Amino acid sequence: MKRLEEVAPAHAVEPLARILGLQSVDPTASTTVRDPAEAVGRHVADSLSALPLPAVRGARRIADLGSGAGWPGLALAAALPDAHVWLVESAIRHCRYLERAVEISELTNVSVVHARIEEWSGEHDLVTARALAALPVLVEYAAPLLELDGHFVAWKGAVSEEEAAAGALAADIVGLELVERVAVAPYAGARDLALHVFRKIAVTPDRFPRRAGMATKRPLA
Ligand SMILES: C[S@@+](CC[C@H](N)C(=O)[O-])C[C@H]1O[C@@H](n2cnc3c(N)ncnc32)[C@H](O)[C@@H]1O
Repeated sequence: MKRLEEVAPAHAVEPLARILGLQSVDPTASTTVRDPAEAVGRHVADSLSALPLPAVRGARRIADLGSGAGWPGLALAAALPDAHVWLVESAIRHCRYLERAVEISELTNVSVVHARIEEWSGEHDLVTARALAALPVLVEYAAPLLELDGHFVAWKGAVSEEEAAAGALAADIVGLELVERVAVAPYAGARDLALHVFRKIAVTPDRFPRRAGMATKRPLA
């Protein structure tokens, strides 16, 4: 297993170590991976596998959707001190945990947002999501929150051809296009993980975001 120092930039090590410490003892942390040594790979390295992407490294306003225990948003905030990260989470219990994690980390570039994604607004140059929903739902969530030319990165496990095709159709409807799919292997034994990178190429139609719940109830494709 890798150490934090091997997967995170030097300035991010201390804040991330504090967060991993909290996550290992706080029962409200929304994860099954509590052992800090294992979490280095499963959460931190996985989150930071996107850092080589220029759209991520250069981002300044990042919205992390469905943050749960805070991954990838907290790791990106620690690694990118010039960026501000909004952690958007609808479950109040998870938001309270996230607030504790932000406080203990002493990161000053993170805000916890207690809201449903579809009911929140803002213009970002990067939107991220991990373990949240199928691609057609994700692109519908992300598009209204992006400025033109902004990017959406989805951390995904294996994606069926059907989901990929539906994701491309939905992306077209909301003004996004798939730029690349980057296979990643952030920890030993990682399988079928990839970053799906979309760019906003057209204005998202006014009818988005749809009413809360519609994206999952009646997906665009
Ligand atoms: C499976 S967890 C993933 C958490 C984290 N991104 C990770 O990879 O560890 C998904 C989270 O998204 C939140 N969520 C689901 N739908 C949401 C919505 N429409 N708006 C805001 N949060 C949502 C859930 O409450 C949950 O905490």
